[in-house]
Amino acid sequence: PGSNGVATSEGDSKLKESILQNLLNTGSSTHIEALDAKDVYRGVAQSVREKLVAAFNRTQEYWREEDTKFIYYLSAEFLMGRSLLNTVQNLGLGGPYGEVLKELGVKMEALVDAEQNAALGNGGLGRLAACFLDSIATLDLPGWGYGIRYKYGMFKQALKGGYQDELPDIWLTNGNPWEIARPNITYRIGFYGTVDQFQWSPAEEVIAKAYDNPIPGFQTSTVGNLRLWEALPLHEFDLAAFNKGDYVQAVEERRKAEDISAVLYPNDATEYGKELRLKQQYFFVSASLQDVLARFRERHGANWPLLPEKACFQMNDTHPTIAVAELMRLLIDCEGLGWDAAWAITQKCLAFTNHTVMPEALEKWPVAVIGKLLPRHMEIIDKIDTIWKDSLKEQEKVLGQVEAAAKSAPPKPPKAEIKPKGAVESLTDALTFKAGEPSGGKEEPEEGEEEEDPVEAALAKYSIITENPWEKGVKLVNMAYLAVVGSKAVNGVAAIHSEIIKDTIFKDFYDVMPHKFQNKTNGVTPRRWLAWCNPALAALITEALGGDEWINDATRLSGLRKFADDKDFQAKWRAIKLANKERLAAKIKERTGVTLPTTPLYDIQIKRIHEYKRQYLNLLSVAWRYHQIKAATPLERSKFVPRVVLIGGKAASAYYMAKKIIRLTTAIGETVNSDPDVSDLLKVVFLPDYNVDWAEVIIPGSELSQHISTAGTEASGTSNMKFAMNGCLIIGTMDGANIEIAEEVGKENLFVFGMPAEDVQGWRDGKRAEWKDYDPRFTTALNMIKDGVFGDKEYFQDLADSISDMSKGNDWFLVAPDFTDYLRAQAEVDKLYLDQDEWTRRSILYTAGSGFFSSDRTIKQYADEIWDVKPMPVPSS
Ligand SMILES: CCc1ccc([C@H](C)CC(=O)N[C@@H]2O[C@H](CO)[C@@H](O)[C@H](O)[C@H]2O)cc1
Repeated sequence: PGSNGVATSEGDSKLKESILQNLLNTGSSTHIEALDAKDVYRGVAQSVREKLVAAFNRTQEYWREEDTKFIYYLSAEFLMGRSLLNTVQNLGLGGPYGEVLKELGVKMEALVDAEQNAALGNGGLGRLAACFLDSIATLDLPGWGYGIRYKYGMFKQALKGGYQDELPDIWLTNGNPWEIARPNITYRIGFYGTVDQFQWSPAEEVIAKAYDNPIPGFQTSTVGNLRLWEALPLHEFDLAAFNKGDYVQAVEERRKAEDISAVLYPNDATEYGKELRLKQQYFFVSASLQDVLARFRERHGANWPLLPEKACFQMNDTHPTIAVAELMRLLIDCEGLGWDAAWAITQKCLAFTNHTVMPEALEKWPVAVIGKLLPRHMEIIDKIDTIWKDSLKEQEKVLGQVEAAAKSAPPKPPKAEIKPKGAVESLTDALTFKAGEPSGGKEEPEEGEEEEDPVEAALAKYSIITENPWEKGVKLVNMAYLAVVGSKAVNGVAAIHSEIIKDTIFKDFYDVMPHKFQNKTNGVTPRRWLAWCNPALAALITEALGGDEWINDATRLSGLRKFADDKDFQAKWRAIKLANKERLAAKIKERTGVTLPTTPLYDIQIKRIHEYKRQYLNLLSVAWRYHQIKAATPLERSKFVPRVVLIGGKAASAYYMAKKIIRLTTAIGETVNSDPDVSDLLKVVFLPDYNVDWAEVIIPGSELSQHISTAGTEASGTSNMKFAMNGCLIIGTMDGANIEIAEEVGKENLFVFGMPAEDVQGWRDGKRAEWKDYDPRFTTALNMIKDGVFGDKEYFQDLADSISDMSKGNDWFLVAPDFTDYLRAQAEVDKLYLDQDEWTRRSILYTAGSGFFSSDRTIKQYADEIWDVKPMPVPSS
């Protein structure tokens, strides 16, 4: 049997039989050689699915019987990527399937490439959720993911004339063999309408239909679940309207309903504030909570106080935090609980993870928008806010502040009785005061302007409902504050980030509820991100460590330290890296047409394009390197360390500057790659349509990866962990998880540069204004862009201006001040690359020190310190 109890004793012949049977069922021919890759993929996937679903049903049944506590991971994004290879390997069937497919003359690589990516996410947050599901299952933790089954995932990125072009991600056309439709699991989701006596009557309703996606663990028979919701109309088709010839109306309800789960919002750090986005968030949250409460009620009736013992919900950033109000509504309006009982249960059931401190990424929904779409929830949020602020008044700490505020408020002249207009009580009054006019001048508020109550003023900073600083009188619901107040635990995703949120965005909340705040440093699954995407390196590691236990216990990777100086091992290690570079170069040739040599240093920056991630800093150093090569004599040129610079990542479709960064990268590439003076000393390529399966080829073939965000802006980063696991060295700032990678791998082994986070604020608050000490190399590089060395000078003008002249408020992410130290670090990279033994030694130490960054460690911490969920391995039958 495979390592997880999935029977293969039937031996390869029966496996061969089942594959052939499925090929015939799905394919369009009885002769395998006549089938195209898609047919073969579907056939093989079907045969794998059979085994997966069998194990899935066994697991879910067992957990239902055991009535165990579950963790439910609520996320608007799950960036799953492709499933065939991961599923076959996690089920321990890699060997048998490899054998049989070889026999059938099918190349696994071609098969894998025939699968569509499930790109139901933007970037870090969505991929983290996917890694977490793999670890939850592998650790035998009863847990489900809950999300949205977007019809169109993350847009496909094409390069048109060097510019980003977005194409719809039509991923479901050939069906999805990895999902199980659940037509019998549906819930009604209401929108709009009115509330009368706390009773909500929605004006519109849609149906949420479930699709289960089994999640196989590795070396266990546990198969977890990802339940995704599709939106469908309550009424399929309005025949009456059709018969009246109103064809649009006939399908109007259908269109409106399907819009809800139609497409993923492609912005990954800037809220859009579109009502449809809030509809999406409420849609999947309500369906998920109704689903869990229905299963609980079925088992425990109305024993709701028991719910926190049976269910914990982790809210993946603010996108699902309407759950705080929805759980209250379901418990109070549908299950008849009182407010306090419902609130106690809600707070015990919910937990919240923050993934960014970028102000523009923190969702604040206008009260008017929530009030219209979800009137009952707005009532509940209002009451939560009031009770929360009232509770603060009892708090010592706050009381002190309130008193201080009251004391510091300017002394009030004795309160002149404001006589309502025309109400003259005594002649004298009439005489002395013009009706309504107080004495002593303006203290009194203008007509209609509320007197600011010092208590309220002191409590304002704790308020969930806040004033829109940009639009007077417009009230906003701060979703992060709602999550913090409504949760039992709040965590950041890396040590520095968890400190920053306590000192900044959640400072006041941390002051009064320090017990809630935790850190959970991110992790990535070593199955997909090392064992399966880098099989040659995995085999060498298994050989060196005497077994593959490291795949489920990544701390064992530290056993590689003793091989770091071993020349034979280094040679094997380097040979594998070279083979992976050749595989990467071949894929780049296939996808971009650019032919790359494989001897130069492969320098990679792959992540969403964002000004805080500073792809711009990378490009400026490339421009300077190009300038140096051009200015060098042939002799000097021979001393240059050849480098291939690869940059990849999508820009949110409305993110103007990010799109210019992409065009600058392609423009620099066009100039440098076609310049005979440079030839192979420098190549610059933008990798189009960066996504999960691209990363699985790029990361094993990388030697240097860049994580160069302005310190204090990248919450954690997770690609840094994947690169470290695959022995790729890091140039980076002391930001996010780079800091912990330096602790685990040895800071001396990273190329660290740049100002620390604590200095950034200083720059922001003052230094920026008068700083003129630009590095002349920076100015040269910037002028190359301004002067059109890379063409399109008009187009790049505002991009160049955005980091020029800091005293004008430009360069918010401090590209110029960090430039000198960045070039220093890059020079160290060139120098070290000449010493391949030392480079390889460090590369081995990266992998050896990457065990801490397994998502298994992260999930164990969540399970023990927040969820209180215990492993429930399914007894082997
Ligand atoms: C409202 C639009 C929106 C969409 C997505 C987001 C995400 C929070 C952005 C994101 O993906 N953050 C990344 O999360 C990773 C996983 O924790 C971290 O490693 C990254 O540092 C962080 O940028 C914010 C705002």
